[in-house]
Amino acid sequence: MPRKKPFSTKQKKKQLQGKRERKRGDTGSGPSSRNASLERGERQSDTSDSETTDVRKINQQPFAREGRYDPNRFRLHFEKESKEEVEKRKKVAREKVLKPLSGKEDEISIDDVFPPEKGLGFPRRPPWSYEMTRENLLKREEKSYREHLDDLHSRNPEGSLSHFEHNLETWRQLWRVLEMSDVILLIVDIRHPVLQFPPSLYNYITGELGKQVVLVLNKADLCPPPLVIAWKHYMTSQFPHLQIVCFTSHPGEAYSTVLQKKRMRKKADWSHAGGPLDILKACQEITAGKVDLSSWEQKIRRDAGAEQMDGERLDDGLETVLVEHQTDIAMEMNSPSQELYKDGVLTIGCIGFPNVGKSSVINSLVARKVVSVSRTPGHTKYFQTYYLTPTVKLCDCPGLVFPSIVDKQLQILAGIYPVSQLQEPYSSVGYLCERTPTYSVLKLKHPSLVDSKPHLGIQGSEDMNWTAWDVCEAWAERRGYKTAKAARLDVYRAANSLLRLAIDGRLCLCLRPPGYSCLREHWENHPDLPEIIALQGRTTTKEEGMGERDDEEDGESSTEPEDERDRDADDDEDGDDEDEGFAHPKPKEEKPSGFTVNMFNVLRENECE
Ligand SMILES: Nc1nc2c(ncn2[C@@H]2O[C@H](COP(=O)(O)OP(=O)(O)OP(=O)(O)O)[C@@H](O)[C@H]2O)c(=O)[nH]1
Repeated sequence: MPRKKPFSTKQKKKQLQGKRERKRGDTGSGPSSRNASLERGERQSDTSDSETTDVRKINQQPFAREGRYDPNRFRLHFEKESKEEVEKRKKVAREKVLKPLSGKEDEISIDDVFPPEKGLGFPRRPPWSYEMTRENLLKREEKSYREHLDDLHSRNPEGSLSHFEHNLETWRQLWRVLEMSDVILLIVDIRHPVLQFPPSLYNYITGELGKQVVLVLNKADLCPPPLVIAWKHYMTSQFPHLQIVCFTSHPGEAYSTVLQKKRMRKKADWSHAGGPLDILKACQEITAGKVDLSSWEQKIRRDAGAEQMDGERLDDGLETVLVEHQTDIAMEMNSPSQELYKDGVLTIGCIGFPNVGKSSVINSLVARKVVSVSRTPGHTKYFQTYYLTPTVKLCDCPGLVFPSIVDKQLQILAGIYPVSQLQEPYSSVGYLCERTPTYSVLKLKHPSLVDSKPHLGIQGSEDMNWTAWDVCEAWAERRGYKTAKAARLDVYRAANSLLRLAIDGRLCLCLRPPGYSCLREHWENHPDLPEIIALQGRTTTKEEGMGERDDEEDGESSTEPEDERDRDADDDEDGDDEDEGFAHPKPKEEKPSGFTVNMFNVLRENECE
């Protein structure tokens, strides 16, 4: 009998996976079957991958049970980085001495991210007609997608583009949402809005589709009010016809310290601030009386009233929300020029990059949790619609990263990449440390002092030469992160932890519009400041209404069953629940003012020692 060939674990895994698929009947025969559509999803994205470049598929989920949607169909696909590239960055992180950069270096324009001459579009749905078969349409879409990628790569040399979505299935979701929506809410994170506002998308929606865009500057609670105003003005100057709304899904919430995992929650009180009311106003202006939005206005007033009655929610609020989970059927062909406000209903599509807070905006509009929210980017797997009121429908879309030219380190800090799946987190830590006073905020002791002068506290550490690696080591030491086997400092875990602090807004990295530093005083005395401060919910004193913990938040509260949730370790790793009371970052070279010192009301100086 011939000897058995050696079989690697990887091969064995693949074999078992194939067996399981065959057992489930995923043979790909018959395009109309549910299984066929799952297989189609995998095969199509694989086709597009292999034809273009090497793609890393992120957020592998356990396979779907029979008859359920495939959770991997819409997961993030980013271009793989070469081993050499990763090793090179690791080397730099170990050797390069970090230099604090001035605030001017954080200024960035939309043309820096999406240079017009680079032809950074996004994949479009090719023309189609009802005479085409489904198969023909899908083939045509794949071909057009490949052509788009070829064109993109021919204009931009290898390695010059940042991470962007390579999963055609997710682009299809965007096409569908754009087609069925009357008004588009393009949601961005106010800490770096230009990273997430592709002009090509805006031009396509307003030009080719003839629809209106409302730009939602979300997470306003994480940004100093003058900067919120400056960004709003910058975006208006670039896109004069754009409706812009500042928003926060967590008004009045704050971390009492950098390391506190759960936010101290004050009841969201929309009665004084903008938020949902501003989005309603923008939609009223756009629809100009063509849809009856009075039910939405009533709902907002009712919700605000309920909040004021100490959080008692009125039951009729629950009845107004009808959840309509989309299936594959809904992804079938639908007229792109569908009449606006069909059947007297306004359909609002929520689109944006991963992790910008699309699902949270929907929850805020509904005034209760209807969509699952997670710190892990790419959490929304397929688009879903909700009736906010009988005449207003909301549509949530999975997050999409558009092609751009920006540091990958910055992209990671903007939360597009699941931190726990990073091959090399250190360079992003370096990027962060050069722009925020991380070591002083976290009271880190330089690793060289740990051995040579163990008796010393953190004194002198700030004046030392730090590399990104040193920062991670010092944080691992501070937090007691050790590897399981050799009990060495777990630098990788420390790097992940630091990145999460930044993404969550506990270490504050906010980019600035061009010219911000020169006009700083103007923004700090702007008449709109009280409005933004009210939106953030910071008008009340800290004691007032504080003290209730948002226990659901970090536990990924969800409307989905447990087994369908994102299992990425990002959410629960570290056990950071304990409150160590580190100081919140004070941006360097900032002139002390009411907005820059202790700007999130989380700095408790007396806890820093
Ligand atoms: N501080 C703050 N955090 C927010 C806000 N909105 C959302 N978040 C947090 O940002 C993270 C991502 O929020 P999601 O609503 O899941 O974002 P998403 O855009 O739907 O993400 P994907 O599913 O990846 O597309 C979660 O940890 C939210 O708690 C906000 O206004 N302020």
